[in-house]
Amino acid sequence: MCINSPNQHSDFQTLPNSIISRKQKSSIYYSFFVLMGSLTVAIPTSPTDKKKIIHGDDGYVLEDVPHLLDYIPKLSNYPNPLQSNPAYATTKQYFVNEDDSVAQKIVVHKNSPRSIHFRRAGPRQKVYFEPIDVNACIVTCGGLCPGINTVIRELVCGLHDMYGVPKIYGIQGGYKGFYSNNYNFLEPKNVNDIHKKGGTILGTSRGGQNTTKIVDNIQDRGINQVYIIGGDGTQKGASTIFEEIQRRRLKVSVVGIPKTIDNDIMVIDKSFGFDSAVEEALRAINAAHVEAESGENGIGVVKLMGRHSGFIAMYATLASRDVDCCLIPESPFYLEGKGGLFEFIEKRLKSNGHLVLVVAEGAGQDILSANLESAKDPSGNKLLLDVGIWLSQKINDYFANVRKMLITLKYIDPTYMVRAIPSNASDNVYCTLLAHSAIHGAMAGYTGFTVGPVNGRHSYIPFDRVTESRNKVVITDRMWARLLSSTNQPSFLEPENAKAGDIKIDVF
Ligand SMILES: Nc1ncnc2c1ncn2[C@@H]1O[C@H](COP(=O)(O)OP(=O)(O)OP(=O)(O)O)[C@@H](O)[C@H]1O
Ligand SMILES: O=P(O)(O)OC[C@H]1O[C@](O)(CO)[C@@H](O)[C@@H]1O
Ligand SMILES: [Mg+2]
Repeated sequence: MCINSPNQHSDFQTLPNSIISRKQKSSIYYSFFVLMGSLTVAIPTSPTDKKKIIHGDDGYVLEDVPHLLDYIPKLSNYPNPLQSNPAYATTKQYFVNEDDSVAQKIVVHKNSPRSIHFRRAGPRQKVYFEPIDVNACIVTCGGLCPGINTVIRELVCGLHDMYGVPKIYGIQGGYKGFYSNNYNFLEPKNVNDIHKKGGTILGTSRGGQNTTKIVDNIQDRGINQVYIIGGDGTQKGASTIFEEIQRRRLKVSVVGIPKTIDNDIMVIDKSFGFDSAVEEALRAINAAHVEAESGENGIGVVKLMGRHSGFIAMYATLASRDVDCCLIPESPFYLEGKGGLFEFIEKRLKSNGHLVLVVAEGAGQDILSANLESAKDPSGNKLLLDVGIWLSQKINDYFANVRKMLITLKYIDPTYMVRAIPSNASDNVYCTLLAHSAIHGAMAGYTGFTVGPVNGRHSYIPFDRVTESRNKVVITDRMWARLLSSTNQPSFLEPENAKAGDIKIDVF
């Protein structure tokens, strides 16, 4: 198969002139045309068609990421300095093959069509930046997550030690730091120990994303590599920054590094810090279990993060085995009547004497905030009402007033504790790989991408792929079925006998 990627830039020089000039003229928007009979490359034609698709033989499709050459055709390249780096020089095949790509779906059927592929991350033989000319900057946005400092550390040390980049700046306080704060100079010696601390040494914020002012600042300061660590909102912001940079035809690589405690970013296997957060959540669940076991009709309620996606709650429940019921935003529930939560709690108290309930912060918001106008945070995210307090109150009221039954309920809210800790060992290694993959991509001239593992292989993923929707727990998948079988909780999917007004079923 001939996979003639636009990233094998020398191949473009062998194409007929007419094709080269078409590519160069339409450098910002993409159009389809066929190369060498076996390969179709999609390059930009309109602002709404941003995809860069490469078709190969046998249904092969690569959803590629932009490259600086797409809009700056005459760029010099240089041998990758890793070739003479003592640590890497002896490694056989340290550089990835230009054609390497990663399939999005690895479970296939005999006759199913092939899935799309993403460009494999890793160092290339050629780079499009002289290390001495690189002016890199790092910014962190959105909520905290275990491992942000590790990513910052590895970006600084990786740029410095692998590529010899001398100028790396930290933007203070999120996106608005580009135009409202000074840049901090970062070097390996001042980030050496930061991976042992939670939070972000750069500070973070929500809101304040003014693309024009950010790009003006990037341009004025001569920044040419921008590393942006943040969640779904941040990646959308990174995408608009990239578009503006591309419109101005600046030689600046924009790289997104996905950070989300909620694990709500699409395509990637799992977000960094997630495992650390689940481990910390288990400590709260253990405490709730101890309290519940010791009280009369003891109930432990634990609220965990998860605005739209209940992954932390689901994995903590599965890991603990002490949880009797897990409520997540993706699975609507109701309180009263047959098949409702109260009935289940009473049965479990009668059979076991105690019960542990885990609730993700976004669960039940439809019941809580019905008819209420929701406030928003500075980024435009809906502010949630406290489902943990509400649920605890409802349970207490029901057993005291309706069932006249004594219960002992303890409510534990460890939400910020699970995200403020340093990352664990495996997350640290994951953060290191993410940072290195990001650096290799930027040095190789790629831009406008998010980096992350797809089926275990680090890949370069176009921004729109990770921002077009949210990763959510699929309650018709086997993982949720495993959870239901471990807790034996109701599925809350048969609401016909429940009290009217307490039910809202979403269609998935
Ligand atoms: N659609 C958007 N376009 C441009 N910028 C955005 C967009 N959505 C959010 N941002 C900006 O991205 C930054 C972070 O967004 P947000 O507060 O939603 O956190 P996040 O990156 O999604 O992280 P978290 O995992 O904590 O939700 C903010 O500065 C916000 O203004
Ligand atoms: O209080 P903050 O910092 O806005 O963060 C709260 C939100 O951040 C997240 O951790 C990530 O989006 C959510 O789970 C949570 O609702
Ligand atoms: Mg978000």
